[in-house]
Amino acid sequence: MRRIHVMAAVIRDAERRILIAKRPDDAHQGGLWEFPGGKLEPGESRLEALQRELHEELGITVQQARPLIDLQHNYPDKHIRLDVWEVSEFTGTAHGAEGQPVRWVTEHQLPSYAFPAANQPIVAAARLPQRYLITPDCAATEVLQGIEHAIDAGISLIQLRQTQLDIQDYEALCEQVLQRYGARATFMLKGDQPPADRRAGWHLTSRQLRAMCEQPPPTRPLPAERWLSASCHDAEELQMAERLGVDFAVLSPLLPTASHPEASPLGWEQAHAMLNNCRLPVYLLGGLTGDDLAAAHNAGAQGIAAIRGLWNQP
Ligand SMILES: Nc1nc2c([nH]c(=O)n2[C@@H]2O[C@H](COP(=O)(O)OP(=O)(O)OP(=O)(O)O)[C@@H](O)[C@H]2O)c(=O)[nH]1
Ligand SMILES: [Mg+2]
Repeated sequence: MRRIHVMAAVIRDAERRILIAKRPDDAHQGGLWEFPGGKLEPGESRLEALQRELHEELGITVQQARPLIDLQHNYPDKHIRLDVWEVSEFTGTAHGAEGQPVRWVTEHQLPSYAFPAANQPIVAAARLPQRYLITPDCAATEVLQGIEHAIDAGISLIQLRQTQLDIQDYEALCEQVLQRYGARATFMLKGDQPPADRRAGWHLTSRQLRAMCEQPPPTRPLPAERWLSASCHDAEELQMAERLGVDFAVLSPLLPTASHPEASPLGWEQAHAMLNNCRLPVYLLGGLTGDDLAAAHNAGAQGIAAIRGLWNQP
């Protein structure tokens, strides 16, 4: 089968809207929307190919770009590697230079457009932030203060962990947090059941993930419009997460951490190899801080998840 390496871009404007283009009706996956881009040519670097394609297709010059998600997909007629970068700065006015319709859409509108089958994780990656805060075990007032501080500092995805609370106290705290901050951030909650509040997403432990994948076929336990994520510790669990249809995963522990001193860390190289074979946005967790974001992106991750590394940061 033909194998091709495609560079594509999630391009953002100053209001964080994303540019999508419509593929010509007679092209492969014709009539569907796409992230602009095209095939890497022999001798080109990934960034060079991206710059050339976006210049040809949209008439823009890329100033700043970084890897967002890199995945492989088998269509019946070809095998593609979709190597998607986020473009945060460019010059020129983006337009359909090859006559294709283009549109700036919000993250919120993105899921309502029809994309090729390979694009589902890219749409999730485009909607997710690069930092994922997990709350530490501390008193409720401290949790609330810390969340407010984090949101003010630009954090928009938060997992309420609180292993010190029993289920009643945990649910009461979740309710309080959603009431206060539900409009300003996305909250991922834990538990045996999907969170009752439909604004919240559900984060599965690796044990829950394994149990849900035991009886085939695994079925996604939450509707598509709510976020579903899972904790993974190895390649097998990442594969299970894909099969279950989660939106994103957290892979840990990357480095040694105080919260799990007994676990043996994956290290950057092994994590990178695992992400090469994964079709999900994945946050790396374990001993990381905001300073590790570039390394995480280069390893193929969505970004970093952290408790201490993102809590009470200036
Ligand atoms: N650019 C782009 N291609 C995608 C996306 N999703 C997806 O499955 N593809 C597939 O990846 C391949 C990209 O090729 P392309 O048609 O953009 O390549 P190109 O710009 O070099 O075009 P050309 O071959 O006409 O010169 C196609 O098979 C297309 O169906 C996407 O979001 N953006
Ligand atoms: Mg193209």
